[in-house]
Amino acid sequence: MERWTLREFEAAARERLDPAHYDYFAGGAGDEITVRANEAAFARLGLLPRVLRGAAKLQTGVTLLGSRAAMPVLVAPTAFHRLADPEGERATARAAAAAETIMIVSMASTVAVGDVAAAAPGAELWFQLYLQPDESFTETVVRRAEAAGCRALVVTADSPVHGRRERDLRNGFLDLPEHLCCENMRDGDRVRPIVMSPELSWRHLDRLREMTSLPIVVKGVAHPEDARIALDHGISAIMVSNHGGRQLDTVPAAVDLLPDIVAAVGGAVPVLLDGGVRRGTDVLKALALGAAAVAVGRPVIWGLAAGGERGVASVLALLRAEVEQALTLCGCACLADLDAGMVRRPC
Ligand SMILES: Cc1cc2nc3c(=O)[nH]c(=O)nc-3n(C[C@H](O)[C@H](O)[C@H](O)COP(=O)(O)O)c2cc1C
Ligand SMILES: CC(C)CC(=O)C(=O)O
Repeated sequence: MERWTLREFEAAARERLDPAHYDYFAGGAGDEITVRANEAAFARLGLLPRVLRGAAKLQTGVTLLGSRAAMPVLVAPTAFHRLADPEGERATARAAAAAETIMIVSMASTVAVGDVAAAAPGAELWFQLYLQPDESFTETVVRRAEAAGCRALVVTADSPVHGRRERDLRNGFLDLPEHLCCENMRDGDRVRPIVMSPELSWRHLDRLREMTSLPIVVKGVAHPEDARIALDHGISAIMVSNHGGRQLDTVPAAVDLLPDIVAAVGGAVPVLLDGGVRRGTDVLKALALGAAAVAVGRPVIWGLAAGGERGVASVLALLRAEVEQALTLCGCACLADLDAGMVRRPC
């Protein structure tokens, strides 16, 4: 069946997935106020198109930290892809490579990052990291990501503890089924749990900076002051994110956080955003407000569950086609033609 919108992919995924797994992917923390806000905030913003600008030749490519993407839509790091498809992250990476975009491999992937890279030659991979209180194990994981050819590390900073995911509590979904595990966490003949620790601080990030020459992106920045502090710690990019509403509930929508963070960063490093991006027009709004690119989390999972590698490829192709069409309708030839004056905030 042909699917015309991301919503149709979600409906197909929901039909195929174990209901507890669907809830894990779809759900968020607490009352899921932030989950809903992320999408609703995009819907509330309007786009003001420009006309008759002779913008014939479209250009949607971006270069981020030395990695090239054919469109400003990246694959956000999401855990447990083998719950959605037996090929899991291998399938996602192949589809990202075919779409010529960057996949941020989760530390909680169910295929080891080296195997993901091997399955998708030519894929541009970044690696998402939860800094571990045991820094020698953090280093082990960093070396795995480097050896796999990942071109940046994305440190998730919004998770000093796990969010309160009430769907998971109700469903008793607390761990992966026995045949799956977080493959990057192997340590000899055991698999370590991913530790979330409130003790982590910028000092840990400084030590990561000394550990690797890869560019470091801080993911999960919501407060402009933290964006400023990140710059003092030699960060290469900032990712505005509320973790898709899965950590602290009632954090404002990601796109509503964006302008203040862009202002705080003042162009020093690229600002990325994820949370609630479901349409090409959402991508344009984020870029017009100063994001260098966006990332999508759940839409990729819906594609994977609905149709494996082909499903993810279709989701990414759909987003690219929507970006191109919306850009043309906005009278823009390239992403740099977008500016904040083209976004109408609600009165
Ligand atoms: C099922 C699921 C698993 C996730 N796993 C991770 C993860 O392992 N690491 C991480 O930094 N963020 C994780 N995230 C958050 C995403 O990277 C991203 O911030 C969020 O999904 C963006 O919102 P969206 O789903 O509305 O696009 C996860 C999100 C979902 C939905
Ligand atoms: C394994 C989890 C920590 C992955 C995650 O970040 C999430 O489910 O949002």
